[in-house]
Parts: sequence; C-alpha cells; structure tokens
Amino acid sequence: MHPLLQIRQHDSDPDQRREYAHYLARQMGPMIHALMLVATLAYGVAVVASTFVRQSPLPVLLRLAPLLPLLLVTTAARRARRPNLLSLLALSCVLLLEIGINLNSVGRLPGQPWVIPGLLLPVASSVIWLGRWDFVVAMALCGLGPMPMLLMGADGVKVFQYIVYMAIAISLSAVLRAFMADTLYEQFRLERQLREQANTDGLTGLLLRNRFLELARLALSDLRDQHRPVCMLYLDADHFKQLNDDYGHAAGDAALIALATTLRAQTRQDDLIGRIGGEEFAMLLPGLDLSQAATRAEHLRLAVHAISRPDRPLTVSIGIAESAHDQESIESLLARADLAMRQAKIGGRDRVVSSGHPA
Ligand SMILES: Nc1nc2c(ncn2[C@@H]2O[C@H](COP(=O)(O)OP(=O)(O)OP(=O)(O)O)[C@@H](O)[C@H]2O)c(=O)[nH]1
Repeated sequence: MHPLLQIRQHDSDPDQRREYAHYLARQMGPMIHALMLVATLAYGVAVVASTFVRQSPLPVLLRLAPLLPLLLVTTAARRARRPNLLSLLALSCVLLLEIGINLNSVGRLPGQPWVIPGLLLPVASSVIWLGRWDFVVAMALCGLGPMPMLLMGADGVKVFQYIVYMAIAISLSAVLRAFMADTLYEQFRLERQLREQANTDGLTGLLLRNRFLELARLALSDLRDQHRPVCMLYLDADHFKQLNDDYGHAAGDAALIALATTLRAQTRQDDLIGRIGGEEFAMLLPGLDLSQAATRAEHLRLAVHAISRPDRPLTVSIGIAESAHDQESIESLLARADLAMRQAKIGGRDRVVSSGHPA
C-alpha cells in the first residue's frame, strides 16, 4: 500500500490531541507569521504595481484598504501560540487576501492581467494548517475565493483552466500537508516519549523527584488561587536495608514495585505521586486538610500491610504537612512532611505523624 494511504489518524486521546495542537502551534507559529507577513507585503506591492499596468474604476486607496486589517491580523499572529487563535488569524489573512483580489479585479477588461497577489501562497504553504478543518476551510477559500472575480469577467475557457489549476494545486497541497503532518506527529511522539522517560522512575513508573516537585509546585499555586487546602505525605518504607541485606536487592525491588502499585491504586485523579528517593515516596493531596489527609494516610498505611516481604509484612512510616500560608514553597512543605515522617520513625515506625503549622 502506498505510504499516503497508511497515514494514520493521530491520537484519539483528547489530552494528547490538545497537547499536540499546542506543540504544532509552537513549532509552526513563527513560520505562519512569516508567511502572513510576506503575503501582506506582496498584496501591497502588487496593488501599487497594478496602477502602472491598468486603470481600475476603484481608487487605489480603496483597493489598499485590506492592508490595514491584514497588518493587524499579521501583528496579532506574531505572538499567538494558541492553536485556535493562530488558525483563526491565518484564515482571516486568506479571507482578506481573497477580498483584496476581488476588489482589484473590479472593472477588469477581458484580456487584461489579473492581480492575484498571494493567492498561491496559502495553497503552496498548506503545511501551515494546524488541523484538518483549517486545511479544508483554507483550501475552500483558495478555490472559491476568486470565483466572483472569474465569473465577472472571464470566459468559460479561463474558468475551466482556473478550476483545473486549483484542483491540481489543492491535491498537491493535500499530499504535502499529509506527509508533513505525519512527520511532525512522529517528532512530537518521540519528544513526548523521551520527556516521559526522563521524568519517570524506571523501576516503579512513578514521577521522579524533580518532575514531581515541578508539577506539585504548579498544583500548589493553582490550589492557593482557588483557596483550597492541600497536604503533602512523605512515605518511607521501614527496615528496608535489612530486606536488601537479608534477601537481596531483587526482593527489595519487588517490594518497591508492590509499594508503588499499592500507592497508585489508592490515588484519586488529582493526586500527585512521586518517588523522591530510594525507598521514599511523596504524595500531594489537593483539596484535603490535615485531618482528612491523616485519614487517607492511615488507609494507605494499612493497605501497605497487604504487601508481604519474606520476613514480615511491609510497613511504611508516613509524615503529613498541610500547606499553611501563601508563601510556603513546595520544598518547605515537603521538608515539613519529611520531618514528620522522621518523628514517625522515632516513634516506632509503621505510623502516621502530622506536622504542626510552620513558624
Ligand atoms: N532493592 C532496592 N533497594 C534500594 C533502592 N533504593 C534504595 N534502596 C535501599 O534502601 C535502603 C534504605 O536504607 P535506610 O535508609 O538505612 O533505611 P531503612 O533500612 O529502611 O531504615 P528505616 O528507614 O530507618 O526504617 C538502602 O539499603 C538502599 O540501598 C532500590 O531501588 N532498590
């Protein structure tokens, strides 16, 4: 089968689709802006140049009128990186060009040259269209936009030539866009995979410390804006060195995997969980105050008992801290949960200790 027919439908997962749309907008944004700028300048130059080759019943200022909105949408596209906005601006640019083309052909006599500045640009640069629908709308604009001008002053042969020409141009554009979109999607997928590998612990599949802290920091700031409580749990497996020393690292690894599975099974959708160190884990619990988090931690502690190591059930010591004031950093919150966990160790392990409020 030809590769064109094998080009797949990208991502059915809406989150991944959204992420891809933003990725495309970031990657293509500068090129879209550059093409819009060139098209706008080309339009201005072509209108001015046309005054030397033919008379128009419309004043040149009126024919130059699309330049102002063209410049506005082009300027807006310079920093736009939201996919929908970028598409809207690029499509507006095509529409304004089409209006300009039609304005400039008013009063054209048969046999006189057309002024078609930038008409081919959107077709030739079809790779810039971020989504399938942008592409379809852009191609429809390119194909149908000059029709009023054609029907006003062209003979049947000219219209036929134009239709054949546009059909070929749009087909070529569709092929170009399909392959380009496929290549970009593959690049996005690989980058995403590499990023995930760099952020995920290979043994347990949980977030690594830095990524956990990065996401927890963002969540903390959102929760503060929403005036919702948030707690951090710090969990440390008890007597883990003994497990490794007596039964080998493979037994230790198996216990860590089982522990991570249990923690993951206990998380709600918004909870964040990470492997902070060797046998240390952290959980951010959005929306829970200290007493609610203590109840969750107690459930977790008991759930971990179901994991058996060769010598005894696995146990964890858990420290809890609630974010107390707006200035507290995620590092400080984690450090307080860590201190509370140390108290749990000192108190005999396999227990939950809550941190007092920071000074
Ligand atoms: N098997 C395995 N062991 C690990 C891993 N990461 C850290 N460890 C071990 O975890 C153990 C942690 O030991 P300690 O910090 O002394 O703590 P502990 O023995 O659990 O004692 P308490 O925390 O005081 O109950 C060390 O022996 C590390 O080698 C890992 O990925 N796999």
